[in-house]
Amino acid sequence: MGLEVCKAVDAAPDLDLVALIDHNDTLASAASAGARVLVDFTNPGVVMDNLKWAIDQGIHSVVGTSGFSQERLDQVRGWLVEKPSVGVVIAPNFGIGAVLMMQFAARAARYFESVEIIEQHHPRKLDAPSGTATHTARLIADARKAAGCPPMPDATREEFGGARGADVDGVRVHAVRAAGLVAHQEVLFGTAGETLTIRHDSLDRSSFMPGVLLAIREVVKRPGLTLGLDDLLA
Ligand SMILES: NC(=O)C1=CN([C@@H]2O[C@H](COP(=O)(O)OP(=O)(O)OC[C@H]3O[C@@H](n4cnc5c(N)ncnc54)[C@H](OP(=O)(O)O)[C@@H]3O)[C@@H](O)[C@H]2O)C=CC1
Ligand SMILES: O=C(O)C1=N[C@H](C(=O)O)C[C@H](O)C1
Repeated sequence: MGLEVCKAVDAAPDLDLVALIDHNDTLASAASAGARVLVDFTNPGVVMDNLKWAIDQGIHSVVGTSGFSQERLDQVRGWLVEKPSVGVVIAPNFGIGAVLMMQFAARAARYFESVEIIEQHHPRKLDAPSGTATHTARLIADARKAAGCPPMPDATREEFGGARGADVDGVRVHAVRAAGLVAHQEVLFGTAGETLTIRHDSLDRSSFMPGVLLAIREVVKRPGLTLGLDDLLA
């Protein structure tokens, strides 16, 4: 993703790529190159240190790295209190279709007795379930709670642990990893006599670039924490 973002920024006439940071580089080279925005696609083990450093330097951040729990988001909000002019955009998925898939799923949530999420990714992915699936499950859980939906019907007793997937805020999430896949998600709703499937496929990593470029352009105008692309697309 890092290389794909560098290519996209380099090709954008209104943006300048001033530094590329890999594992062996120090973030200080970004500051000395005059970076205004840091884009982070690394891993959950290092992203918080990167973000804290950028906020302390007064550099805005666009973050795609997964693994942002509520605790982590609250920690970022706390850091931003000290730097009120700095903006941070954290998006579980920069694909415009994926953002719409999540919005549609949240809208459908209250009308169906059952809902499960099946996410599918390339086998080099380090985390499961995906950040997108976790975020979608939370949106669905919030919508069901707001509508007063009862718990989903499910009489299953698992014969093998994990057969019913992970429980994310009461929503079952199934993670598939297979060669040939990029990033895909289905949200399967069911109620009496009907099902609704909402599916999104990222077939190539270029799918994330319009969202990343939008976030880079917008983050400098939006102090504080922006979660997801929804407000940027409104
Ligand atoms: N929000 C979205 O739309 C998307 C989010 N993602 C997320 O982005 C993250 C990265 O995904 P992906 O590119 O596939 O993962 P990769 O593992 O291919 O790339 C991560 C890169 O980060 C580098 N890295 C690790 N630590 C540091 C560090 N301290 N400073 C600088 N670079 C570092 C790694 O270097 P090395 O290999 O040397 O360790 C590696 O090159 C994941 O969390 C993934 O889930 C991915 C796609 C879309
Ligand atoms: O690792 C990936 O590839 C992706 N990660 C993000 C996630 O965890 O949801 C976004 C997209 O699914 C691709």
